Amino acid sequence: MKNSGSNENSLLRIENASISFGGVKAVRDVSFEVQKGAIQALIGPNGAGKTTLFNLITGVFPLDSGHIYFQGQDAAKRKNFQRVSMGIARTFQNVELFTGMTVLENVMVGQHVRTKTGFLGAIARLPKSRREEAEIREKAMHWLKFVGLDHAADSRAGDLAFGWQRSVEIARALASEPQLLLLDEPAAGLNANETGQLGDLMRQIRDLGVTLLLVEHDMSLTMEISDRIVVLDQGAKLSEGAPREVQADEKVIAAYLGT
Ligand SMILES: Nc1ncnc2c1ncn2[C@@H]1O[C@H](COP(=O)(O)OP(=O)(O)OP(=O)(O)O)[C@@H](O)[C@H]1O
Repeated sequence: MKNSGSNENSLLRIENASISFGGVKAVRDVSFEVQKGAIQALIGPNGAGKTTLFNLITGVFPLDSGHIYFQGQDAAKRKNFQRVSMGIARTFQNVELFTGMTVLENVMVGQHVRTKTGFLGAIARLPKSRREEAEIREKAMHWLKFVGLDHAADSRAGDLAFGWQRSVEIARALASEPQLLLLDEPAAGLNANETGQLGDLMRQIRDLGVTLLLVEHDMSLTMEISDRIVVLDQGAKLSEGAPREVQADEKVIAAYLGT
């Protein structure tokens, strides 16, 4: 069998991924792996292609060329909701909640996203059997408790402070029972205290057996929490390694200082 350099501990494998928007090569020929059980970060200056890579992994955009394997399966052939069923969940840079729904309802939606009809049914609030509804509600409460927000279950999501809205988004992603959780700038807009709590929460999520890939600009959090870091610059992979290796890489220092 062809060995492309991965091992059985590999959860996600990106091979030579590329996508252009008009004339802009947003992601060019990027390859890396995420190992099961890791907390891995994707960093790089503004416009480096980090969110675009998340959008390729989750199926928001199709690849121009390259491959994305999740647990050895060709994920790039699947639609975005099918990738959720495979075990890939995400949060968004700008927090995308249903602001008019309650906190609990937002998390309940997370359990329906494994199927397209379930997701649409949840949004349209189609009736379910009482037992099924009760189970979904109970599980959603479990995840709210996990992120420390069970007391806010009945609040309107849009009324919560921004940091708490992020936690609701994380609870919703966890409710889809992912194996890989992609967090897009989870510390953005959080104060130092909230960022510390976020770090603890990420470790607790990892301890559940969920692998984490995060895009983050907060370097002290990233360096402290990550097992491995991939650095992008202008769409291409610039460096990869343990936090200390990446921090000492002159190419990385030059990209961040703009020299
Ligand atoms: N839907 C799109 N249409 C056109 N251009 C896009 C689109 N999405 C991203 N781009 C371009 O691709 C490049 C990479 O953008 P991307 O948002 O992935 O960078 P990033 O590393 O996430 O940046 P930041 O740290 O500022 O969020 C940028 O030049 C951006 O303008």
